[in-house]
Amino acid sequence: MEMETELRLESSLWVGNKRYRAVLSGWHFNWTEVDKKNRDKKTISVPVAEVVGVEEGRVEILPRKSVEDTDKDFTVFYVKRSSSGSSYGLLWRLGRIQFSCPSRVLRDQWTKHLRTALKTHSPLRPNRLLVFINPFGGKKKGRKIYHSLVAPLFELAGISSHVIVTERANQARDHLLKKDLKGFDGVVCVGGDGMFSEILHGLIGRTQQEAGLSENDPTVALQPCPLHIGIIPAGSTDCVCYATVGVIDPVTSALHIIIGDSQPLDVCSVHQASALMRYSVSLLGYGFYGDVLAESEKHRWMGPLRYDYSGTMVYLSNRSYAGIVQYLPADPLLSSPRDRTRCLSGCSVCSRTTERLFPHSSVYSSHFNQFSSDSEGEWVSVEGRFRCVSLTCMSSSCPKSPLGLSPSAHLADGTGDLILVWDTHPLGFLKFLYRHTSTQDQFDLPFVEVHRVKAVRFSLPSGKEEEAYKETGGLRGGIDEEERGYIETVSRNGSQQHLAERDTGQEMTNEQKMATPFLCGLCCSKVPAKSVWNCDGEILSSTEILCRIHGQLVRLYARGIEEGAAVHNCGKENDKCQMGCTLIK
Ligand SMILES: Nc1ncnc2c1ncn2[C@@H]1O[C@H](COP(=O)(O)OP(=O)(O)OP(=O)(O)O)[C@@H](O)[C@H]1O
Repeated sequence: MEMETELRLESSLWVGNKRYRAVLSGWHFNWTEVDKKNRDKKTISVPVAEVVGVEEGRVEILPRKSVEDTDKDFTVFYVKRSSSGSSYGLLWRLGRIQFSCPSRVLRDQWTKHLRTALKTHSPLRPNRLLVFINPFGGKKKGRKIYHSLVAPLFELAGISSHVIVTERANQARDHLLKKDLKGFDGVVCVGGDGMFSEILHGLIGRTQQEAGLSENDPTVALQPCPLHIGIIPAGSTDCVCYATVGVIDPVTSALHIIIGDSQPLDVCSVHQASALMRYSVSLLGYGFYGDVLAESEKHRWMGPLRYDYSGTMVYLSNRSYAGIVQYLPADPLLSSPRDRTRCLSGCSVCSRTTERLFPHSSVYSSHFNQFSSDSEGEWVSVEGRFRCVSLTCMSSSCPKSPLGLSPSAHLADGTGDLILVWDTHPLGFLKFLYRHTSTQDQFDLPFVEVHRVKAVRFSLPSGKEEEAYKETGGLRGGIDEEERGYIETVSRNGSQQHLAERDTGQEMTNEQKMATPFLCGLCCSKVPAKSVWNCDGEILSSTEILCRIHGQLVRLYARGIEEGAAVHNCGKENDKCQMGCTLIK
């Protein structure tokens, strides 16, 4: 309390010839225009934690930095929000205001108080950052994005950065595993999801090395990483950035880094027997998503289009795979994947998890052993044929699927959502896929299950069971009336028709013949007995795996999707969507 009264400051300040009443108190700095008759006009209020910097004189940073060093002026840079132009996400921009004071003494008092206030209210602001730029990520603009948009902001905020432009894949990971990291507060990656994954593996590995823990043992509670990770999006897929910030925008991300925002993130470790294979934060998928990745790798020359192309091809190949899925359910009293909540900035489910995982004040000093102290609970086992088996530690929303694979999943609640899509008719599966692009509930289908879990094991059934399936040839779930109507509608529009006919052995139409060269690799060859795992965009080399979610293992310079930022596309302005979030323009 004393600190807050100490920091209070109020005076008249001028911007040009307009007089303002400026107040710094507690968490906010605000200024109100006062007209000639002493009446208050509009107030602008900025949380002190969102003040980017305070400079003496009249300062500009764009198009380049210039300082007019006057005695009675000071400039405040702060975070200003603006619409992203599309229906979701808010952009952060650098706001700037130049105040004049009646005296130099008052000016110095303002700059001193503001600087003290922002240190007090945002203690995690970085002083020194290690920056890795992937010069080949996305449209190969990583270097330009960093130097023209990000570096000037870091400089303004007084952050010193050590920049490494990578010359090979895994250089950033190896650097983090081996080199001296003393003095750095965080690691910034300029690139896409692949580059983020390198940083993730490097930092987690380094932290375990230093703690003397084995990453290979899935029962070990891993040590959370002390360094924050910042993501400057510059890749062709920037899903982690999108899911944790709400927009894919380098300036927005740079401002989150500068003010030291902190967003914990769950990480899933994927093991084969007793060896760590990889870490995952977004999608771990077998069946459809594995096949799409494997197929798209063959068509890299197509660029980003290859995902749409491969998705269609894999869909048309109409595959399902036998498997045994075992999972360890999370506490159903804490949350559920179908509770229609969304994990937004300041999420209460994630905050409660932070209190549970780190019961003492310092986040890193006392890591709660989640696996041995939690009662483990009972594993559940299911077996059958699946279109896909997916595990996601976050909603995995992206511009194409604004609500994501699991709309109510949390970034940092120590759990993942396991989505089981049982074998079904091709058009039922199409309906499931299609629902990801709308606000319709993709789990409300008879062949789909979703479970909130702490761990998952996947294995292949023995050969005998596979044979038995072929003899009875049954599908689980069946087709309901609504689906039947849907199937008929879709079947009529040409390209899908041959799917239904292929099984009945009918002659191919010309249209189908034309499609054949594309389908050859997928349909005409013998259907493989197993798929591959897609682990955040990488193919895993083994099929039988054990996955374990580690609550809040890393922290990002982000704050989650801000409340008010729209995360749905039902299209109605100022309307409430199904998920209870409001669209703002
Ligand atoms: N200098 C480099 N040369 C080649 N590869 C690199 C280099 N630096 C990083 N990489 C690798 O490039 C991969 C892709 O990088 P990134 O995620 O930044 O871009 P992207 O365009 O989104 O990738 P993707 O091809 O997965 O869509 C990463 O796996 C990373 O390990």
